Amino acid sequence: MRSKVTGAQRWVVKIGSALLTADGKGLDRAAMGVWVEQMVALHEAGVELVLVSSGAVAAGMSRLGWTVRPSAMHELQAAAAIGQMGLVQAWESSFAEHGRHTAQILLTHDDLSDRKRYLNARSTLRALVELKVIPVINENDTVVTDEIRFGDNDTLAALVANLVEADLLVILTDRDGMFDADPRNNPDANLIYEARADDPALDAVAGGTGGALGRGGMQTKLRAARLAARSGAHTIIVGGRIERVLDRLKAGERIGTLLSPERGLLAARKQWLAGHLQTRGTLVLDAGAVTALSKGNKSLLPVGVKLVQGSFRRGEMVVCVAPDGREIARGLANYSALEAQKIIGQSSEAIVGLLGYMAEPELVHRDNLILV
Ligand SMILES: Nc1ncnc2c1ncn2[C@@H]1O[C@H](COP(=O)(O)OP(=O)(O)O)[C@@H](O)[C@H]1O
Ligand SMILES: N[C@@H](CCC(=O)OP(=O)(O)O)C(=O)O
Repeated sequence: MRSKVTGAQRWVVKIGSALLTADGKGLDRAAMGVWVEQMVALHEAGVELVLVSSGAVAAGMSRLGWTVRPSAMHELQAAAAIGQMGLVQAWESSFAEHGRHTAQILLTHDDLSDRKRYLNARSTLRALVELKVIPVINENDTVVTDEIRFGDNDTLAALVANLVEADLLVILTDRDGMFDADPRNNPDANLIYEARADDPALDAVAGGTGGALGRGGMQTKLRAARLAARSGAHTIIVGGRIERVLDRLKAGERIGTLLSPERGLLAARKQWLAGHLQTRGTLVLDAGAVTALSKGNKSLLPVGVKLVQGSFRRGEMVVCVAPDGREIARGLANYSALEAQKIIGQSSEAIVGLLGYMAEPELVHRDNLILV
């Protein structure tokens, strides 16, 4: 039983080109339908889902009748632009059969290293997840060259897992998981069931690049698992053609390769928070709140805040200072600056009356607080 998998609340599911296109013969709509059914079941069970789908180049190639992946960048980009239409159309119609809406998001790695774009992408994705819509993400291949050349959506999926603070990254691929040698050339290779993502021994086994359609191979999947581990996510690399693969993962069955982060979700998440977000405002605490945070490891309640400065939205990072201006902690605000202004000094029970709704009783939850 894999409790880290069965208990995961937020999943990023990444599906590679080789799988989606039935090895180059256009989009495999039947297979897509089967994954969609399972994703809908996960959704119904309360799992929050983000889908990262490759396959634009491969789908475009098949629409154009090309059998060999082009090497010219502009041809690859054109194929991706053509194929992306069919790709999102296929996901949309398949999810719609189950009454689920989808949303297209095209991202580049650069978008996620630019602070402002990172925050925008994050809040859009959060809003979509809250609306119970399934975001379907791919690279924005028109404006990048390196990513499309290396065909590496594994890294993108890991960055997305960081972005949405996923508990689990599921990489569906054309093999049953990561083997101790490339199964293409080693028929006796054994499946690795569990490992730590940072285990250096994995570098040797993940050698080799991918197939004719996808390009990344196991190396990029291992790198993705290490990247996802930075924000505390577990990664599963598993065969997308395994019958009812997602259902079985959810049920805790030991299929695929589980790569675990070196630290727990909370510790990793806090480090991630500390390093990656700009602060947008300041909360001036009263003496009682300072003690509750720094000595009691408590959440910050609105009642302990005297003043709100700056302009921040829900989910953005704020600095918490003592009455004398000394920084005590940083954390993600559950309310915007405007909302916070209305609820400070009040008990959490008063929030509904003051705002008309309550997101959370805390202004900053302790899981999202880093003490300085
Ligand atoms: N140790 C390994 N275990 C499993 N597969 C491996 C390994 N090393 C290399 N590979 C190759 O990686 C391929 C999957 O990568 P890729 O073609 O990029 O797939 P995707 O399109 O799903 O991202 C497999 O078909 C396999 O041949
Ligand atoms: N973004 C492009 C390339 C992505 C790609 O090849 O990734 P993958 O198959 O996951 O290794 C596409 O959708 O075709």
